[in-house]
This record gives sequence, structure tokens and C-alpha cells, in this order.
Amino acid sequence: ATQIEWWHAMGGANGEKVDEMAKAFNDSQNDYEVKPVYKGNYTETMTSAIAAFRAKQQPAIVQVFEVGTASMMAAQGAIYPVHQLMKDSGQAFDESTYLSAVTGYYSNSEGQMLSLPFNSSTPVLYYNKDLFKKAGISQAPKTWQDVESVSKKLLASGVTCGFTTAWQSWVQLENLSARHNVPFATLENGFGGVKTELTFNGPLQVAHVEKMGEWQKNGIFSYSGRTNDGAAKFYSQECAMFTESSAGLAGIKRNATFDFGVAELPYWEGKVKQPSNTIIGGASLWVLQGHSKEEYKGVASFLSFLSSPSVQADWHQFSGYLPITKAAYDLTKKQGFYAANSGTETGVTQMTTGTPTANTKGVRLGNFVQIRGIIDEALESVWSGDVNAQRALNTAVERGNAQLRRFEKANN
Ligand SMILES: O=P(O)(O)OC[C@H](O)CO
Repeated sequence: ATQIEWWHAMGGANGEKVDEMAKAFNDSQNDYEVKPVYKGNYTETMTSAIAAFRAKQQPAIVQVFEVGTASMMAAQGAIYPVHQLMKDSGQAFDESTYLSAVTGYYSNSEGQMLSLPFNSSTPVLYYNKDLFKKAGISQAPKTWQDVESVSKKLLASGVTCGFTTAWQSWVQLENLSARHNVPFATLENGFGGVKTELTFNGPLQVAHVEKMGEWQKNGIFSYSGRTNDGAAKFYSQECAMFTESSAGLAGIKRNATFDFGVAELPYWEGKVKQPSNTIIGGASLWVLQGHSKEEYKGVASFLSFLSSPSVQADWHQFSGYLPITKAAYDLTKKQGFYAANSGTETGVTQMTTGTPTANTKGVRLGNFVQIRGIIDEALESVWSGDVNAQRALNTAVERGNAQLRRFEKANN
């Protein structure tokens, strides 16, 4: 069989599921063998793929997080656009069967899909129902004001921390901005071109980060690191709430020894009438140039397999990643999964309510990996009490804009 390498960043429960999916594809036919290779976290996987490409050792498929999207789109000689691959391989491929809220992010200006949004997510709030009960709280928080008042009750009942967060830039700045229909960057958050400039140092973001700085001091918030390390504090019941990707679900289901609920990402009451949709995260599968026609036929067949309603629905239900096709969503509904597993539809409805605006389609920036690092440093300087929110965000905007100008120069 023709071998196809698939580099990915899925660890833990979702990593095991990835192996299972590749095996199911391999067992379903005799021509191709997909070999999934775990390359570390998202940044490590992307860095390895770039290095491998330079050394002409690149895999046929690589999973790249949403942060790397603009860079991948710009790497024209290195990628094989998925819509083109499907056409060249004679695979049936209808872009309209995918959820537009998801595919819009990974399509070019002509609406053609450049990568396959294999695992798209959006952030939600997980909460520990047992600890809530003990503290006499009967409702999940809807607003950040609620998060504060609920946390005070939790702390009074003996809980160590109100909430922690995963992916602080994604949840507490990128999605915070979208939820309040406020720009994170100019030119439609970067969708409008490489001349985009960061704007996340506005009044909404500054007030939120300032508040979180205060909460870090009084125990309402507890910082846990840049990716999803906060999960450990939620599992151990140190923190009663956790803002994290919808795909945190697989790990929580496996590790939580308590009853938990899923609520929508909070918003600030008084700062927006109706909160807007949250935005996309997770990753997509990019096909890289430099392989044989036969391998590409296998890749196309594998991508069709991954998009098929039963495989998609199973992956969505197991992981908490969004269903990428309407058929997978309908199938999940028909199977009674949402009704039987309360909270599992939260991410989907939150992501697809209302019509996306220029501020809520997503964030697509060049050198975003570096910009996330700059934002992480800025936020950490606030959590440690060294710098105030306004100054920290001003500095991050200034340093981030320098990264954007560098990208503009290289890609204009
Ligand atoms: O945990 P994931 O895979 O949903 O990804 C979350 C963020 O989008 C990473 O940038």
C-alpha cells in the first residue's frame, strides 16, 4: 500500500482517537496506509513541518492550528490547495456541504477551501456542578459579572480558585473582542489584507484584562500557562470553572470525577446588548507539495473519509470539536446525542448564532505565532502585577504591529 504521513498535534484522548480514525481508514481499503505521527503541541508541529519542508522531508498532510493559517496561505509553492487536490484526484467535493462559519476561515477570497477544517473549535465555559451545589449556586454564569459573584461564593465555601483559562489570547482577547463585536485588528481582523493593524488595546479589552489582573490577586482567577495546562486545576477541583476550547471535552469526560456543565463563553453585561458569535480555533489539515500523484489520490480519499457524516459525527461527539459538515451535525442531532449529553451543543450554537460581522469572522494574521507569544508575555506581566493592563496591551500592540509589518514586507 502507498504510505501517507500525517503529522498532527493531538495528544491525550484526542490523539488516541486520531490513531483509531487512521486505522479505520486503513482497514477500509488496501491501496493506502495513513500513518499518523504525533509531533508535539501545535507550535512544535508547525515548526517541524516548516523545517521538514526545507529539508524536502515534509509529510503529505500536516495539522496546523488556526494561528498558522495566514502563513500557510502565503506559502503558495509549499501547499496543495484542498479544493484543487480534490478536483485533480476526481473526488466528489462540494464546498457547500461544509458549515460556512467554519470553512469561511479556511477559504480564499473566491470561496475555495485551501485546507480541510478537520478540528475546529470555539471556547466555552466548563463548570463543576458539585462545587456549585456545595456553594449554593444553582445557575451557570452568563456574564463576567456572574463569574465574579459566583466565584466569591465558591471561595467562601472553601474552593481555592474561581476559574482558570486555557489559551489566554484566544479566549480572553480574541474571543472577548468578537463576543462584544469589537475589532481585534483592523481590515476585518486581517481578512482584508496584510496591511492590518492590531487594535486589542481598546477600552473593552483593557477593562477586561485589568479586572482579570485584580482577580488573579484575590483568587477569583488563577493563571495556568499559555496553552491548556489549566485543565489539571479543573480536573483536581482546585478551580471550579474553566474557560477552554469546546474540544477540552474529551479530556474532561475522561478525568472529571464530578458532575460538570458546559455554558457559553461569558460576556460583559452593559457592554453589549446581544453577545455576538464566538470565533474559530483548533486546526485544519494542509496538504503539502512534493509527493507523488498516487499519494495525493490517497490523501484525497482520506480527506473524503474524514468528512463523511459518520466519521465526522463520531469525532465531533467524542472530542467536542465542531461538526464541519451539515450532515454530521444533523446526524448527531438525529442520534439524540445533544439531548442525551447536555451542553454538547453549546459550542455549535454559540459559534453559529447571528450573522458574523467583520469583527466575528475570525482573526487571520501573518506571524500570528509570534504575536500570540508577545500577547502571552504582556498578559503574564499583568497577572504578576508588574505592569498595568493599558500599558501591557499598548506594548503588545506595538510589538505585534512590528511583526505584521515584517509579514507585509515579505508578502506584498
Ligand atoms: O484546543 P484547540 O485544538 O481547540 O485549539 C485552541 C486554540 O484555537 C489554539 O490556538
